[in-house]
Amino acid sequence: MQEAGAPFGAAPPPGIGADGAAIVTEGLTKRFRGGQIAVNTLNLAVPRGSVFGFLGPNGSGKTTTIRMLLGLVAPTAGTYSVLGLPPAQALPRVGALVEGPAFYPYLSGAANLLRFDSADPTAQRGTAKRRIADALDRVGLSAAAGKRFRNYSLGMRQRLAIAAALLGPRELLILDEPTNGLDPQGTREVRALVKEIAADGTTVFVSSHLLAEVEQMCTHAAIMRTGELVAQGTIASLSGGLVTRVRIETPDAADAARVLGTLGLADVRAAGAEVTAELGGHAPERINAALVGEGVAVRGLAVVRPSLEDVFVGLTGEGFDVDG
Ligand SMILES: Nc1ncnc2c1ncn2[C@@H]1O[C@H](COP(=O)(O)OP(=O)(O)OP(=O)(O)O)[C@@H](O)[C@H]1O
Repeated sequence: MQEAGAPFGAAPPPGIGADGAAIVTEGLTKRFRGGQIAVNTLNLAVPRGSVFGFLGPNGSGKTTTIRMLLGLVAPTAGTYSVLGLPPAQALPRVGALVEGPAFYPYLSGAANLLRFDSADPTAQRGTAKRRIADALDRVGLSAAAGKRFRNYSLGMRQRLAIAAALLGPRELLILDEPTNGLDPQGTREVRALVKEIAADGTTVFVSSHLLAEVEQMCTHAAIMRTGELVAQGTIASLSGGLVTRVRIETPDAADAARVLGTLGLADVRAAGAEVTAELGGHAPERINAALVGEGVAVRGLAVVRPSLEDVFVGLTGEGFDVDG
């Protein structure tokens, strides 16, 4: 049996039924008029309580999937449930940021949220002030609530957009590329906010084309490529299938390779002033001690853990043609 959370492509992971999942899709497919398949038989299982990174290069079908989940685009085929319910029933408990809401530059953050809330026919008018104060507090904008939107930094603007998605009690927050277009400071603010929201118990489903971002921010990920799911699981399990290596920088490469072989490390490779091998169960400090004990001049020793990028390249044979 496959371990829960292990990478897989075609079937939902064992142990995540509709009850334990924030989102389940089965065979979800979108073919646009003109024949283009944007999303192809997608089987996704997003565990409750996760920060789930929906990762893929531009054009891989992330936005189309999110739009289907939110009922904005009708699937061509397939089924899905949200919070264990048919999507229409679940949507009031889901906050979403797909294309950022258009805010008025001359209004304050709080006044913008009030306008936004007034446009929601399901929102209760009587509780608007409290809900807005709560949402501003949750995204750390209470002190700037009265400040005009046009004076907000990029990060504050995006945090306000996330506040707009949090105006009701939400069990699931869906964010489409929330750090796109932000400066480094804004990106840091939004990543920290996503973690805080998740720590409060809200499941966060966040799309990104940045591998490093998903690795830093998420507990789980699904990797998309040209409309197809390549892998999904916990971040650890996704990269756990690949081998951690040790890399030694030394002018004595031949001696170092011999010592690593004697210690029992597998797949020892020497190239120039660098020697690498599979780490296996060996302790790096013991490797270092053995090398030094044998008179090898160790200039550097690093444990190289596989990244999501390695997973992507391993699964598809292609580079992930974007950078952070
Ligand atoms: N309304 C549409 N009509 C036809 N094709 C579309 C439509 N919307 C998206 N597509 C196509 O479907 C594919 C997937 O697009 P989608 O926007 O879902 O990808 P994405 O991963 O979100 O990328 P990005 O980050 O660039 O938005 C792309 O090839 C896109 O050109």
